[in-house]
Amino acid sequence: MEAFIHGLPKAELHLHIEGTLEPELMFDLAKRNGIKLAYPSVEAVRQAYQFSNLQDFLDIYYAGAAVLQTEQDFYDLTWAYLQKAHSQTVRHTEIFFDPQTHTARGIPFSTVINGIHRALQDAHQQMGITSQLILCFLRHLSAEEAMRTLEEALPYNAWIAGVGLDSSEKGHPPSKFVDVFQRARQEGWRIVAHAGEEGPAQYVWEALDLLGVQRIDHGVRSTDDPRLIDRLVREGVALTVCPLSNIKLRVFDRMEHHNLKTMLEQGVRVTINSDDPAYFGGYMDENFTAAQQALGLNKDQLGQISRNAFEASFVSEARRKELMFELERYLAKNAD
Ligand SMILES: Nc1ncnc2[nH]cnc12
Ligand SMILES: [Zn+2]
Repeated sequence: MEAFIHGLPKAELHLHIEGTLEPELMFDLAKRNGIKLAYPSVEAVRQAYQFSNLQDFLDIYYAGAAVLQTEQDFYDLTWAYLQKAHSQTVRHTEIFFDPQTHTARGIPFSTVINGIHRALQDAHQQMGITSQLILCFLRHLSAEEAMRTLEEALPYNAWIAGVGLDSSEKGHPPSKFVDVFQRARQEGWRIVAHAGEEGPAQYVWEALDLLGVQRIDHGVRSTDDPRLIDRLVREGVALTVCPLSNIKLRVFDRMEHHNLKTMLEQGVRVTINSDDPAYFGGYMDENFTAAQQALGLNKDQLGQISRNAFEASFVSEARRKELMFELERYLAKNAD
């Protein structure tokens, strides 16, 4: 099954580029930029990655991002992720970036996006992997700050497919950002939001009704509300589920108790993604494998998860056709 998962053509729809910062690269960049880290070694950094909830993780994640200073740093970070994704048969990836994490430290928006964009272009040329960029607003900051970030992003409209909402969920409902997302829709951007990760099913309703999202990031708390599940199924709303993240951040106590398979069997468009792979113990293959082994997913279900991701992605129709063709051929060839 691991070989089947490895070769399965995949799309990743929930990946924070800052969450791909491996401790080794963190040390390299710290050295390059003359920054002193709070940890003596790579092993000590890895040891520190024990979290009891989302906020625990976010505190360490924002601190780690401080080593990212120059356009080349953002390039190197993105390039390393794309190589890893390519090595795991990820054909298309939609990458979140958190500009406010960097602009708040005095790093210009242009430095961040130029580095990321150049790596995406090079990876397309050299590896054939396609990608989209999604700008996320930090929900623990104000709606005014989000609006200022949106305005800073306007000159880069052509490089940005959509906007999302991430960071500390509890106490920061989607309703806080109605105006920002209305503006983003007017600008023609696609809309996604983290909802129902730690926060209640109510936040998923708000993301749908008030922000107009096209996908929900995480959304695992939706099963608390059967009416919400009915709606997700009826409207074909995709959930970008991140199994290893949910275990590391204790959303579920163990993988065997994850609701991914239940939702899949209810007809929800579930996808599997890695969220912050450098912090949560693995990239796409590791997430698929952990979920498959704990929940007993069969090849049809794994194939359906990949199909869901291609269908829910923001690729051009021509590229989607290509991806679907490759996927269906792989599934036909590798059936039992
Ligand atoms: N899993 C997650 N939830 C909310 N914000 C995040 N930022 C990075 N990873 C996140
Ligand atoms: Zn996330």
